[in-house]
Formats: sequence, structure tokens, C-alpha cells
Amino acid sequence: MGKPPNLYAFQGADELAQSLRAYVLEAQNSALTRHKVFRVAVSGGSLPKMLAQALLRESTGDDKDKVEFDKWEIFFADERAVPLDHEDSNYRLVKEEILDKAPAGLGKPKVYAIDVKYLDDVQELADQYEQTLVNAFASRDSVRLPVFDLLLLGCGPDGHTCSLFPGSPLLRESDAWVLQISDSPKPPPKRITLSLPVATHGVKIAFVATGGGKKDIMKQIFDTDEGQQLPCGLINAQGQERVSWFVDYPAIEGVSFPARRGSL
Ligand SMILES: O=C(O)[C@H](O)[C@@H](O)[C@H](O)[C@H](O)COP(=O)(O)O
Repeated sequence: MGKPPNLYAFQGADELAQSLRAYVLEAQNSALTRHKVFRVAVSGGSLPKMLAQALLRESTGDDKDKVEFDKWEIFFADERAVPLDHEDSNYRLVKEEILDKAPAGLGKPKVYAIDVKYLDDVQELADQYEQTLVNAFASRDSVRLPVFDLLLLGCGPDGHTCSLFPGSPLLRESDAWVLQISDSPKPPPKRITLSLPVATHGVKIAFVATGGGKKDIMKQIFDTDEGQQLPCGLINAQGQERVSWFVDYPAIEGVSFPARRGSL
């Protein structure tokens, strides 16, 4: 039996962002020591904004507190089947919130967007994105699953994460790396998403969930058996101590699972 996931709770966004920065940079530094590149998967929703608040704040000047974007490879944990400049695009969100605002001194990451040639065929869009991962992570023959150094995920009010929704047959996928969805309960309906095995195999997996709107689902995920069957709960169960949640106090109001408050 491994250890349970880590639940870190903060009074407000600023404290959360500060600790999220320390956590991401620790993951970055250890990945760079291991293989000179930092491979990250990011979600949409409120995450890119919080990530910007974490990464674009002033450095402490410490050697370890340095964002090295030129060594980052950014992938999408899920993406909507829309053009890259569309208001629903997660790529656009990450670009506008983080990349366009990053000072030049941090360097430029390599960003793996979806291939918009395939927008009309979501299965092909998913297959092509899987091929992008195959190429980026070397040949699939030698890699059973792509192992991201860090996955940065959000948690929906129904317990979904990436575009893996509660009760979806996609949760039973054990082979494919990237899946298509044509009837997402959260609009827009057409999306691609990493599969559960890929989402749970990260070296580190972080969830960011803030606001009182998350407290009911947080209670379910952390305090009930049924919650462990929800997509976020499945990642908690399989990822164990590799999973860390960054939440604010309103999001864990009434949650019994022990949270570490105020710092990592
Ligand atoms: O593209 C998406 O729809 C997201 O990747 C989705 O999985 C998101 O992370 C959650 O819905 C939480 O969203 P919030 O952080 O905005 O609550």
C-alpha cells in the first residue's frame, strides 16, 4: 500500500501560487537532471491562469527558483476540437495567459498543439495527437506509456478531469494514449483527452481546485468510497503519493481528509 495523495490548502490564490511555483520548479529541476527536458501536460479551465500566477511571479533569485521555459515541452491533457485562436481553445488559453506574458528571459517552450487539419474528424485528431506523443516520447515500441514529468490538472464540479467524465466508457480504455469524445457534457462537445493510464502515470500529478463551488465534489472525492470511482478519485487511487492537490480553504470546507494548510 502506497501513501495517500497530498492535499495542500491555502488561504488565497497568492499563497497557493507561491507553493505551486515551488512544486513545479522542483519537478522541472529534477526532470532536467534526469533527462535535460521537462515534459508537462496542462489542462484548460482555471488552471492556466493560476499557473501564470505561479510561474510569472518574481523569482527569489535562488538558483532553484528559475523557470527554464526553453527546456519545457508543453502538451495538452485535453483539448477542444476548435481552431487554435478560438475562444474555447486550451492552446489559446495557455498562450494568452502564460506564453505571451512571459518575459523573454525565461526562454520559449516547445508547445505541442493539436493539428487543426483534422478538426472535422475527432478520432483522427486524437490519433494524430497520439502520434505527436509517440514522436516526442520516442518510439511506441520502446515506450509502453508516455511518462510526463508533470501533469497539471483541474477538477470539474462533477469530478471530471482532463475530458474524462464520470461514468464514461473512456475510463475503461487501457491501450490508447489519446481518446476522442464527441458528446462532452461540458461544452464544447468535441474534444480529445489523455487516457486514464497516461494521466495516472506521470512522475508527478497536480490538481488545482479553488473556490466554494468545489467543496461538495472535494468532499466526495476525499471522504467517500463512491468518490474514488470518479475520474479525479481514480487518479488519486492509482497515483497515490505522486498526486498533490493545491486548493484554497473554501474548496475544502467540510472535508475530513487531512489537509496540510499554508505550505508544502
Ligand atoms: O478543457 C477543459 O475543459 C479542462 O481541461 C477541464 O478538465 C477542466 O480542467 C475542469 O473542468 C476544471 O475546470 P475549472 O478549473 O475551470 O473548474
